[in-house]
Amino acid sequence: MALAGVRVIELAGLAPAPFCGMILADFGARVIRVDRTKVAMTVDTQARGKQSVALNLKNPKGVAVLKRLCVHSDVVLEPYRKGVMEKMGLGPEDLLKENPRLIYARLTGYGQSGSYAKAAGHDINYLAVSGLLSMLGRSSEKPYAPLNLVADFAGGGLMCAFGIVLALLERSRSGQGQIIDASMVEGAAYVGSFMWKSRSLGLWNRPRGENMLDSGAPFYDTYRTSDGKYMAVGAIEPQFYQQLIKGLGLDDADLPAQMSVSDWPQLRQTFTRVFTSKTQAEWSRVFDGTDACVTPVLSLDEVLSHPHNQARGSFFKDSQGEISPRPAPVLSRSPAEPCHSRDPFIGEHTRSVLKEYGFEQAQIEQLLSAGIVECNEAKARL
Ligand SMILES: C[C@H](CCC[C@@H](C)[C@H]1CC[C@H]2[C@@H]3[C@H](O)C[C@@H]4C[C@H](O)CC[C@]4(C)[C@H]3C[C@H](O)[C@]12C)C(=O)SCCNC(=O)CCNC(=O)[C@H](O)C(C)(C)COP(=O)(O)OP(=O)(O)OC[C@H]1O[C@@H](n2cnc3c(N)ncnc32)[C@H](O)[C@@H]1OP(=O)(O)O
Repeated sequence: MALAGVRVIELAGLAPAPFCGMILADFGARVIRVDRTKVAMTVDTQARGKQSVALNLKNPKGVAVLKRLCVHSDVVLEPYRKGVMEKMGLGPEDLLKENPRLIYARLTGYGQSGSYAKAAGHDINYLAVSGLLSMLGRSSEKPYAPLNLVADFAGGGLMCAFGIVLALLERSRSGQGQIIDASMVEGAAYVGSFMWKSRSLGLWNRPRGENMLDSGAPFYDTYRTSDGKYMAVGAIEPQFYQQLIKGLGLDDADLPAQMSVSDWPQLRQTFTRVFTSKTQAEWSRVFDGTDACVTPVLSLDEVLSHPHNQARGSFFKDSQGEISPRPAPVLSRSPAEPCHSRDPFIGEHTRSVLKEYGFEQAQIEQLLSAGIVECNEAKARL
């Protein structure tokens, strides 16, 4: 796999950093998640392929253990508020001094500087400050955050993983590590570069929800079918739009022009009425195999059995029967091989990891009995 041999220490976080760690693990990195002690259950649902060490970082001996793990690793990924790592004596200066090749990735909402740097926040706040939230939502409605996808995952976890891979590539030339300041505000904004750079095309001149790509246009929207499901329509180009009209059984001569914005409400009404005349499966049979750009809106439970996804193996079931997306993109020679086993319990790998990182058996026992580390191997065997 592309990242085989790369060792990552991931400090346990909420959602974006775990996703970043999972991407790295999917593509072959060895990812060790550092959990807190005295915690019964992890909230990390993005733990595929990781190992877990439970370590008390409030104790200087715990800090020393983490330093030692970082000396023998390639990447440390930290998801805390600005200043938390420095307060624990684990700031970039401390760790890079001991391992100048270390890539020190800091994944935060607002970045390491600026007036919001120390503030708490979540996806919706970062999306708001990126400018993008102002553009998301239906006409005459308030801005609407599309799950926590844009800032936490696209602009956060994924962008940070990209930064780590870039830093690893650069290190192969320079031999040096570096610090990555991954701000979810900036990551989200960057993912949204199209919004800024396509304004000159007039794509976003109208109020929120009234533009071509934000559900303003009837040919770029979803429609309810007779069985209460939905179809997605993305027939932008005239030649594809013509196929939409044909599939719907409409006559172009009876309809207003596609790009006549003032007629969009009327056109939407027509499409809405027609779509309710058939089930989703019936509409799929009409449009599959055409270029009308019309597809069923599948639920998370339906994706696995859709013929297209099935043919590509786009989703898979792990050993627990849980369905999830196959890592993307697909590399021809060194594709990702996602782990199919269950996620680790907190502290499941404490002993084995410490041993591998050069701790003597007696040292490990001392750390365990002092409560600086915890091991939950027994639970893992149940
Ligand atoms: C919208 C998303 C978030 C979605 C997450 C939800 C899915 C989950 C959120 C809450 C979960 C529920 C909850 O936990 C209760 C139940 C628990 C149960 O087990 C399961 C069910 C639950 C209902 C559970 C269900 C779900 O999991 C939840 C609903 C996001 O937007 S995520 C993005 C968040 N933002 C960032 O990541 C940006 C960077 N980080 C920050 O800004 C801050 O970390 C943040 C997120 C604001 C949190 O601030 P906080 O004050 O809590 O922490 P920090 O200031 O960062 O400091 C960390 C402190 O922890 C100490 N520490 C760290 N590691 C260790 C260690 N190994 N040992 C000891 N101590 C450690 C560190 O020293 C800091 O201590 P101090 O405060 O003393 O400095």
